[in-house]
Amino acid sequence: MIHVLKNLLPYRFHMIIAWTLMLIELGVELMLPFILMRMIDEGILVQDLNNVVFWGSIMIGLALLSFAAGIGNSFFAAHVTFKFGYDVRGKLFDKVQSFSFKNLNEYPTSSLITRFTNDVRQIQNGVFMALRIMLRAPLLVLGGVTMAFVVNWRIALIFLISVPILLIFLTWVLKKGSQLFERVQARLDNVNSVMQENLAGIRLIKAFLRRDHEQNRFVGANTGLMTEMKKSLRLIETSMPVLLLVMNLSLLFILWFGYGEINNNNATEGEIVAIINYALRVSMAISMFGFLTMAFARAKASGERLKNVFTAHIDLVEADDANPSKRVTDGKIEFDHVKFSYPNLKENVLSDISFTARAQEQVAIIGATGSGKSSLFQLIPRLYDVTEGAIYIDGNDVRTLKLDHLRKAIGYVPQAPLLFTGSVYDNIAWGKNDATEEEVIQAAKDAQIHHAIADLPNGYKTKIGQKGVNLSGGQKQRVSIARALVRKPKVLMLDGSTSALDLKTEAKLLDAIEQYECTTLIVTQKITTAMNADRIMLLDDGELLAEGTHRELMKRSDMYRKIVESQFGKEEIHEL
Ligand SMILES: Nc1ncnc2c1ncn2[C@@H]1O[C@H](COP(=O)(O)OP(=O)(O)OP(=O)(O)O)[C@@H](O)[C@H]1O
Repeated sequence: MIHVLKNLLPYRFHMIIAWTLMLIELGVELMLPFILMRMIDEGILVQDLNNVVFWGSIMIGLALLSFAAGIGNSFFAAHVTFKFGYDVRGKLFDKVQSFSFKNLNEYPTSSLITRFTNDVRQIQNGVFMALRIMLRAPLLVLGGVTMAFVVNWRIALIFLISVPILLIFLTWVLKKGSQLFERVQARLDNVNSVMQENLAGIRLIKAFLRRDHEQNRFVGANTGLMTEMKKSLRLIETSMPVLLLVMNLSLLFILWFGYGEINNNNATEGEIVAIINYALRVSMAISMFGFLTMAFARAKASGERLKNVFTAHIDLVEADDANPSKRVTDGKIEFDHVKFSYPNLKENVLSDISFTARAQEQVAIIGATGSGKSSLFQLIPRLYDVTEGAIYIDGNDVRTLKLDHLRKAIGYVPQAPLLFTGSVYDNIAWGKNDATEEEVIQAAKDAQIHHAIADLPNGYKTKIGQKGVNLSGGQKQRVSIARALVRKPKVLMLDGSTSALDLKTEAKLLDAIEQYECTTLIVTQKITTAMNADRIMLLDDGELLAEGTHRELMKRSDMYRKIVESQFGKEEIHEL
């Protein structure tokens, strides 16, 4: 929590002004019953109209001052709250941008979205309350009790019993409440995650007639949220009558004991009215506690969740001694006895992989699904680090390069192409900060997508939805390839990115890529693609079974021959 609240430091002067105004408002509020007492005892009871007018005017003046201070306090409190929320969201965004893939696995997207929106809002509420009411309420209790003692200490003794009982009770409610609200936030994550999956897959859900199933899933998550919300609200609701019971008993005592004190000339009517007034204000402040407790408990639970993100350990960082003069120049890649396991897995998904891809070579990687092809790719731009062994690019261990330099030299086209909201042009230009129009069009031509783009209603300016809904799978793949090509990479990695392309288009694409003079790694299931590469690597269950040209593998590898047979048939093999 403290970690998050540190973001209030730049606004400390605004906060001091807000609190000062709040203190003025509070001071006036505490003075009013006292002045009322003087007006009753010195004006009304002795029928002195001058005194009634005098004290009455002071009361009106103070009420106006309190009104102005209240408005000023709200203004500064709102200013600090919005600025604070803006800063926290900005810092969260920065932190999440620096997350490694391991961190991202720990925090699902839905949970991060809840933290960015709901959790930040809860803390903002807490801050607003702290500036507006949270301090005012306890100070009103303290000030009210003190003033009651000033007015008549014998009657005010009742506060010494009722107020500690209430405070102990409220501390318990706060502790219990923050545990309950932590559970509420977790359930909210759950609802968000079901919603997110549902919206992303709504077409699939309709096609598979899984609406009822999804509805049940949502009802399950929603019911979970409602149950936890009910529990936490019930706690707050049951705490209110307890607070009011104690305060009402105190009022009864004041009236009963006060009556005796007036008869014994130990108190005046004005004093009793003033103490009742203080008791009412104190009880109002304490009843506000229930509401405040809820807001504070929620803010505390949200603060913990934000702190977890802020303090998350980023395991994949640039080495302190990363050498800025080391650059990727030719794109030669060497895997040296690389082993790799995902952080949440015990077994290696890549075991003892060693190979060299020479600069400007086209290397095809084939293997069954789950054999580790994508995992191998992710190690090159350091989306994950190797568990054992090392990867060298142009002779430099990738861990010794500056991350920017390493990734700038790589064009990575992931298995599932992701396009952003915006135009086709923007999506290609996204690959390079300062891409010129000429470069974008050239990349599109090389990716064999230029003509398809030209046929779109607005050509390159055509807007595509969040995930490129108005482009076909193959078109999306080629836009993603153009995005990688516009970088003019030294290493190009195509993870099954040509799967939707027909043989002719794919051959043209690979020819065009040769002009880029980059080392190209292509994950493919198609033997025709692999055959045209300079070299083929055959992966099986995380092991590099064989490598060589098509002819070499046909002679050397039974498994390769089986794959070829499965795609061409035994007769055709001899013609290849
Ligand atoms: N983020 C992850 N966390 C844990 N395990 C993973 C993760 N991603 C992949 N795996 C596991 O690693 C193994 C290799 O997966 P990988 O995606 O590299 O295979 P692949 O050869 O690219 O498969 P495909 O051809 O189906 O894309 C699989 O057993 C998979 O379950």
